[in-house]
Amino acid sequence: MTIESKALGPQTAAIPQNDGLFYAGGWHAPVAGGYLEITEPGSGRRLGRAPVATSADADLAVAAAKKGFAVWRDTPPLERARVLKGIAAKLRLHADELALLDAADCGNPVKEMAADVMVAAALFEFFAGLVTELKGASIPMGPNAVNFSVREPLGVVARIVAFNHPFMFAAGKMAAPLAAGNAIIIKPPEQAPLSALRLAEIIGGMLPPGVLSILPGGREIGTALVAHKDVAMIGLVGSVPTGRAVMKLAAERLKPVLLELGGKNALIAYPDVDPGEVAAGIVAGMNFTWCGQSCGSTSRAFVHADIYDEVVALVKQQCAQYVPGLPTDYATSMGAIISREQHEKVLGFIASAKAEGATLVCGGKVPDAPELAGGFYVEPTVFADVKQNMRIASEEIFGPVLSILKWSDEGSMMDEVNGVDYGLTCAIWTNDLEKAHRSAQRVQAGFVWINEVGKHFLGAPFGGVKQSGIGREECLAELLAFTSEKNIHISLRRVARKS
Ligand SMILES: NC(=O)c1ccc[n+]([C@@H]2O[C@H](COP(=O)([O-])OP(=O)(O)OC[C@H]3O[C@@H](n4cnc5c(N)ncnc54)[C@H](O)[C@@H]3O)[C@@H](O)[C@H]2O)c1
Ligand SMILES: O=S(=O)(O)c1ccc(CO)cc1
Repeated sequence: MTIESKALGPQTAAIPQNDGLFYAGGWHAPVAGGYLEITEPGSGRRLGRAPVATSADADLAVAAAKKGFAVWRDTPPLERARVLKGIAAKLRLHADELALLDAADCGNPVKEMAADVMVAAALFEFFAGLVTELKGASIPMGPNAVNFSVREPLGVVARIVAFNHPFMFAAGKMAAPLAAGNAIIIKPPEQAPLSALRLAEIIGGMLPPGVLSILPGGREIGTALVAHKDVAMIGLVGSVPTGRAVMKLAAERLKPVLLELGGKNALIAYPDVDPGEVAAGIVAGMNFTWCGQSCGSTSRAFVHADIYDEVVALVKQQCAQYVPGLPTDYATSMGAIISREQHEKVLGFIASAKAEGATLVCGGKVPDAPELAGGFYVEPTVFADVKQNMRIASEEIFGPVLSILKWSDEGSMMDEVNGVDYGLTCAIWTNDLEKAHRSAQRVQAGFVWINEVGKHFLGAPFGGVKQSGIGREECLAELLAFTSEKNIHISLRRVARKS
């Protein structure tokens, strides 16, 4: 089956030829899980099918991965780096088809998904460039001994990823573990697994057999990997409840976890900023193009009373640039929500905000364009006069719904900003360096922008505090997290046989 893109360019993408599981360097039918029908969020129609891995498949894949690991761990780091750079180049070559497949499968606009492929390629290049940093230290011992530490890969590791950037996560999250010398098992999101299968078709042959496994499926294969005695570490991109479940199960084997979880992030606007600039920042920070489905979305905007009315009016104007459209169309500025279930959840939040007395500024409806019928679309939605005790102000919606809250006392505002369980990102807008610095120190978040929003910077540690996660990614710490340090002490005294 072929997916065609409407407008701009002749791109087509193919549903992966192989609908099996990828491990041991080849394709295998699932032992017991069968196949899952995949729905296209943009149309609500069937897109294809994907295999469902279960614990029996995990056993087979992990056994093969252990063999692959024995080869990969002994491959010189710069040779591993050469392979990873080759993978990056291959991804760039296939960017258009991968983007189109992802757009059809997850509902995000194809233009954005092309950028995601480039981010994944950049992650491969970034971690390839860091392999010589997998080094230890030597500890002074005097003339009769040498003491040093080395960093070793952990073994077979698994990364379980979320649906909002299916390809970027499936591909990009394997770069650090592979650079460190581990064998990697990727568990793609059950809602959008096709680009991960296509990825295995494209790069599977570039790594020694067993080093890469792709095991689609749902919670069952996720828990099987977490529980598996020969899986040394778990990285998860997902929700807080899943993070808790993963950490609990991993604790039974004292297995390290790297958790990138949800957010209910704040944007703080001080009264000294230009209302137009801050309104543009508020709208950009919502990631409406992905229907707000981003852990980093600043979905709570705290706007000072002095500029509040003007900013709300400008936010409404700015939202007009996001019009829900077919995800596979290169002209589309805003895509579809991942699933019928998530669509209903988002509409439920909109209903609760109205019932609790928030003021609807724009959106709030399912668009009525005939070509979108059947898909899971919601207009960019903004509520003003939101109060801290409303559901939309404290729960992660993971949808295109922005809350605007008014503040006048900085201390009370900061209490509200920090009054949620999450702590992923925060954006602060002011021209006053002292205020910016003070708020950046006080805010409980792992990643703070000042007069900026939404952007990630390779090398800058990304991750959360509180319930938003454990560990840092997109930086050297991510690479080192997939290693353990071994100390070696060499006594220089002679132990030769006295003959
Ligand atoms: N911090 C980040 O970098 C980041 C990035 C993207 C998304 N997210 C978060 O992800 C969530 C949305 O994604 P989602 O709905 O796919 O999340 P989810 O937690 O439902 O699923 C994430 C992944 O975990 C798997 N899974 C589910 N239950 C599991 C279990 N008990 N054991 C092992 N694996 C299990 C799923 O199959 C999926 O592959 C949001 O909360 C969002 O904020 C975080
Ligand atoms: O999950 S998101 O916050 O949307 C996200 C966006 C970009 C990147 C990498 O640049 C990672 C996560």
